[in-house]
Amino acid sequence: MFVKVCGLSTPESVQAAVESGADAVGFVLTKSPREVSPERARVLLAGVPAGIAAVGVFRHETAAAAVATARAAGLEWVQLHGSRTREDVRTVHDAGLRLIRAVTLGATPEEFADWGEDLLLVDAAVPGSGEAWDYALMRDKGLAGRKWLLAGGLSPENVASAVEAAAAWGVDVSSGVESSRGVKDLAKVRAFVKNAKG
Ligand SMILES: O=C(O)c1ccccc1N[C@@H]1O[C@H](COP(=O)(O)O)[C@@H](O)[C@H]1O
Repeated sequence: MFVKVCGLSTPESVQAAVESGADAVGFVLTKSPREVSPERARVLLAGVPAGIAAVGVFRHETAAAAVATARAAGLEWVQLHGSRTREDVRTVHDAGLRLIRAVTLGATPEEFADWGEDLLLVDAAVPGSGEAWDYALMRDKGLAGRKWLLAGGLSPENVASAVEAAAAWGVDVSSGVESSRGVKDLAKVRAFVKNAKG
């Protein structure tokens, strides 16, 4: 089970995610209560060992702008939310970066198709909102055999049942491991990774 912990903004939360066994950590580089600057992301990146994906998260930015910001932060992964095209995938890959492409449950069959992204992410309608949804609906989306992450309203309490309901390849979390909006709870981070991998 691939586990990404997103919205990290302190060295302590990065350490908790890494030591718990997370496969990826996310730094939000777009408007959000979790937003960090590229300079701050670069500082946090110092606590991420090789082999763990460090991801810059974007929503309304163009792919080219996201690539430029990710590079400024020293990140090798970009996560793009919002309405996207196959050209965006090429833009990220041509820059030598890897891509998590985010869609929602209501995406079209074309948007669910494999555009060559490194990972697909299926999230709630509003990313980072903590809003849970009916994860079992993913069973009809034809993603068996694809590398894809389930997100939206996950928590240490529901992650195991959500993974089973959706037959998810991996998971991504932010709100469900916080004590208040934008503030990570280190015990919840550890419990989430443990329960997801267990
Ligand atoms: O976390 C944010 O603030 C955020 C902002 C803009 C785009 C994506 C964002 N996070 C992504 O949203 C989900 C987490 O959702 P939840 O809070 O656990 O319900 C995850 O994919 C994050 O990478």
